[in-house]
Amino acid sequence: MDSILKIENLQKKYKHIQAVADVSFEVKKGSIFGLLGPNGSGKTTILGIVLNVLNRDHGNYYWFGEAPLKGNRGRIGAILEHPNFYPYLSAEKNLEVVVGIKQVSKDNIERVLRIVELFDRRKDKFSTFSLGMKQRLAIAAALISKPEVLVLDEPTNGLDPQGIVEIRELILKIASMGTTIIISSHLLDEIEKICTDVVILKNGRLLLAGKVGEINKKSSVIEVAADDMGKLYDVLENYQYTRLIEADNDKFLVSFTHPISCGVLNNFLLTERKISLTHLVQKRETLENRFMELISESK
Ligand SMILES: Nc1ncnc2c1ncn2[C@@H]1O[C@H](COP(=O)(O)OP(=O)(O)OP(=O)(O)O)[C@@H](O)[C@H]1O
Repeated sequence: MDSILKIENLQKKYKHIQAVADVSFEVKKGSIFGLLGPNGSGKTTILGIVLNVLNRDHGNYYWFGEAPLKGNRGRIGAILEHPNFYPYLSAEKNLEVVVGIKQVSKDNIERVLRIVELFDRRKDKFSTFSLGMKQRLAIAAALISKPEVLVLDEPTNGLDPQGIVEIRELILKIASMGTTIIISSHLLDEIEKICTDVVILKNGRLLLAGKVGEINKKSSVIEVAADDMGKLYDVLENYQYTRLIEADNDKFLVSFTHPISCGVLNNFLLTERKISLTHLVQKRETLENRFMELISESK
């Protein structure tokens, strides 16, 4: 599959803060690629570097398999910060300004306004738009040069639930039209709902990378209870495949280092440790469990 963006050993320090520490990953054509991490994990810094608004200390990045060139910037649409539009101009007039700057045909204005569903509001002033509409107009502006990849830094920040849904649906629509998407977010739910691929970052370090579906399947969680919960805990704590035990009311939620079936666990507890379980349920581990676990592990 074609490479859209490849990052190799990227590093960036702000004085003594290591904002990005040796991060490598690759975004393939056609993916919706999520950069997930809490505030301050380095997402904006990484996007700033690859969009050439920040300098890197070390490492390399390649767009479309090539070192960054002036010529390939037109193939990338991006919204890094809150976009600057003229409040007293209409949506259409604002996009005319963008068309002039990007030196593309005015014919693109109607196309992008229709994609973001603002065509009917094209004559209205930007200042009268809701935050969600403003964000959709920013996406329209980023799409004006028909980019192959769209980069969005926290696109739903500050939006109400309806605005969030609208942006999410819009991103899926743009992706279905063949545009690769790179999106950063601190909201796991957002990434899980729309992304095909994800990297999880914390303190500038990459904790995990993979396909969202595979991360969801990769490891297993089993809910257990027994009459003697103390003994059960001790045994589980010393079980070689246990990764984490969490107490949940009168049960334990146990995650393992690799998929373990209920039968295997039950057999081990009963025959080898003489513990008879009163409760045994296999849980599907979600990206959320994995995210919370990784974030707490790396503290
Ligand atoms: N201009 C700057 N000067 C000093 N430190 C900075 C600067 N910009 C970012 N940082 C620090 O670098 C680290 C990474 O910040 P960055 O903005 O890249 O993270 P983020 O994941 O995008 O977080 P957020 O969602 O809050 O923007 C943080 O510790 C932040 O405080």
